Amino acid sequence: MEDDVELQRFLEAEGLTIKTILPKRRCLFATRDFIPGEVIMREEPYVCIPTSSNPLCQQCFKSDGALSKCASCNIVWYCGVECQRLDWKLHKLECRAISRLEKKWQELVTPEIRLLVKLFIRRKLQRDKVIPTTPIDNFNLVEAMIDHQYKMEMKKLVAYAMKAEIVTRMLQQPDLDLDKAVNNFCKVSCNANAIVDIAMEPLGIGLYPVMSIINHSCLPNAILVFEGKLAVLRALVPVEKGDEVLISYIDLGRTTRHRQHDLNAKYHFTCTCPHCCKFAEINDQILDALRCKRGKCDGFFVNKDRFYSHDQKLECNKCGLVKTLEAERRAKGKIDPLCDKGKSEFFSGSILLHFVL
Ligand SMILES: C[S@@+](CC[C@H](N)C(=O)[O-])C[C@H]1O[C@@H](n2cnc3c(N)ncnc32)[C@H](O)[C@@H]1O
Repeated sequence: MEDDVELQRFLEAEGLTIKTILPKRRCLFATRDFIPGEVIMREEPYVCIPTSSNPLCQQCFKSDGALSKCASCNIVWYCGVECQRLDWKLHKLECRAISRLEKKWQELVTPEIRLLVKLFIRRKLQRDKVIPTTPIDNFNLVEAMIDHQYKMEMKKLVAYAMKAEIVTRMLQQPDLDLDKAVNNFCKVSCNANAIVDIAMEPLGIGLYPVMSIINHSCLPNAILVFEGKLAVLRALVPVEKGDEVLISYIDLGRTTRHRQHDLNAKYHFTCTCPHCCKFAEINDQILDALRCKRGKCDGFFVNKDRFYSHDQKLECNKCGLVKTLEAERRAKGKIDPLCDKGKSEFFSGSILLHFVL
């Protein structure tokens, strides 16, 4: 309760507030106007794990310069002694947890398992006051995350139980049982963010408890980007006082049916945004007109150049096929009328067109 008050106070200073509205549960609202591009909020992860195929520093997520591995666990990389020192209180216990596992078990340790191990180590360090807590950096915010455990398929829960067994073996914390660990795997599944670089290449996964309050829309007014492991929430369009701040959880370059499927499978809800209900047909036609369709490719033509020109290039985001916008228009003769129709039918349609064109 006290934590909720502290969090609200923190958010109010940022021009934000939390309201509970069913069926979404917690929602983040703007209490002032934000202009497009403006940073709405920044957040460091409660815990995160690099997952990139190239070694990354576990503390700062940088890959440049010579990285060296922790000599003890041989798993975690650092870019230098300063990052190793900053991570030491947590990694000392993580290192010990990894060494508790027999070699054959160590091969089963996935990034999700490592994330959970770090989560419970951090909880213990904060409870023991070895590391400080703040209104936006405390385990109670993780406790408040939605888990959808009772909607999850049995198959998924069994897999989590097996992973939870590894977590409890590694940590040997008396107050951590299998149920608690399974429940937190469910939370990670509905709330963890993929940390990506500027080219959208995956760098890792992280839990951002405040960003996790933000709900989804297929016509979002904000976007989550990453600067290293720092999550930055920016306005995409004018966000006015009283608006709910909404991001997209999924690939928007898919048809309404596919988006609904993705949202139900992972997040257990049916999206009722205007893009899904009112404008589904026209938006799906626009998406289809920009679909690659070379061979079996189901990629999507996006702007290759930053600025508009007559011979603007479109590049397939999957197979890399390049076409000029003019050639595409002449060949199909159907994007322009659709865009005009979309723009005249709804303002928010132009947000979608902004994404695809
Ligand atoms: C990351 S959480 C967002 C915060 C969540 N509302 C809460 O109270 O913790 C994701 C969950 O929020 C709910 N949610 C998000 N967007 C929604 C939407 N547009 N409609 C209904 N529920 C939504 C779903 O239950 C989803 O699994």
